[in-house]
Amino acid sequence: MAKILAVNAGSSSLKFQLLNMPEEDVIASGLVERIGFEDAVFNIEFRDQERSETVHIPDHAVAVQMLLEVLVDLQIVKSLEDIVGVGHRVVHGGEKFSDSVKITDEVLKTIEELKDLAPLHNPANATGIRAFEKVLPKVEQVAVFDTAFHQTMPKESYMYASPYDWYEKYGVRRYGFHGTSHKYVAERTAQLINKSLEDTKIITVHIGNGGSLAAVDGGKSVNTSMGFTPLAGLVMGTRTGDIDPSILPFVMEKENMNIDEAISALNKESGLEGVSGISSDMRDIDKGKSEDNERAELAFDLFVKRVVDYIAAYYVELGGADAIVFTAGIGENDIEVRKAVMSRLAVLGIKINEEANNTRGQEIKISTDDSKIQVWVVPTNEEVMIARDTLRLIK
Ligand SMILES: Nc1ncnc2c1ncn2[C@@H]1O[C@H](COP(=O)(O)OP(=O)(O)O)[C@@H](O)[C@H]1O
Ligand SMILES: CC(=O)OP(=O)(O)O
Ligand SMILES: [Mg+2]
Repeated sequence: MAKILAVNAGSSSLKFQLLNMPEEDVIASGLVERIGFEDAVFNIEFRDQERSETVHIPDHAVAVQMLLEVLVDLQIVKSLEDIVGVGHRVVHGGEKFSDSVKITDEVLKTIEELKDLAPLHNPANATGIRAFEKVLPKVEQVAVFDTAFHQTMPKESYMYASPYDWYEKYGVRRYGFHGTSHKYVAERTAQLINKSLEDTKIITVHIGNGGSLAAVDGGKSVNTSMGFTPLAGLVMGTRTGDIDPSILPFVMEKENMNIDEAISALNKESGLEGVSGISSDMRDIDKGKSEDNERAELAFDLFVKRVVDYIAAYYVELGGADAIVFTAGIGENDIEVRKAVMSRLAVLGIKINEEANNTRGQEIKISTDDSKIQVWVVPTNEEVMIARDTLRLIK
């Protein structure tokens, strides 16, 4: 039995699970959310205890520090040395990594070099890795890349129609992200609908602070909505998703901005936050909407429309779908978003089961029995996937 810690740093959150492997028994699990907010929440569950604290957590380094302290404080581990492996989600693996790898100085350097391609993520991932290296210099660490699952995409999905030598010289192509999550929920959904993964067409809708869809054919990703970086595709918490690139030089000139400022605006000041002027968090958007705030309503509608557009595109691309599955923070919890998406898909013969949809955070079918496509909510579990790969690689 080996104790493995799986660390999943998202753009606004840090999730973790300490597991006994290979049994996959969860010893402790938790979530730090709203990182960067004054009222960030640190939550940990251990045996029957739950501890939750609302504090200012400025960045991921502080979140990691709190985690390490709490593991010892609550005597979850006798000493941090009980942990034999730490697996980290790393968002961008570029063209260098198509599978998980053991972390060496060289690997860490590459992860840091890829920060330009994932500015909200790779720095946070590298911070986590370094923090553990400092406290536990002997423990083996593994990187599990968001990009790996999407390596099966055909060229027509991953190529852009830009000059071909941009691809050859610089690897300019679609990579896609959230792969560990898309893979987990696709596999789980195939089990839930009693079909073998090989014969199943599934559209996975991962909507959290960042969001992406994947078209999964026979267990393989054939298309996904994020691109060269996690900025593309859906409307997200603070990201624009797809826009016309000509907007950039136009606004840069008007606002006297440089390119870093402009890209930062697209990554950090746009999406739900930019449109609503209220917040990047869908819970706050829902609240604004219930108070008839017009910009909250607009942010919500733009968000929903983009999800619907991609589902429709992937339905056609896959030649039909056995299931559509919602996951991640919004997908697992937001009743209004799921309802709005599904009602706009009525044309595909999708019918919502309102009672089933009126739930949060559980595996459940939310379409009626006579719906033409099954629609499910499946909470993602990137952590167990990270722990499996960590065990495989440190053995
Ligand atoms: N109860 C809830 N109702 C609606 N939306 C929620 C709820 N809980 C979380 N969310 C949404 O999920 C987002 C976080 O999703 P998550 O998948 O944890 O993010 P990350 O991209 O950081 O991994 C929040 O920003 C918020 O928009
Ligand atoms: C890739 C990405 O956007 O991740 P997250 O949703 O965790 O921010
Ligand atoms: Mg996430």
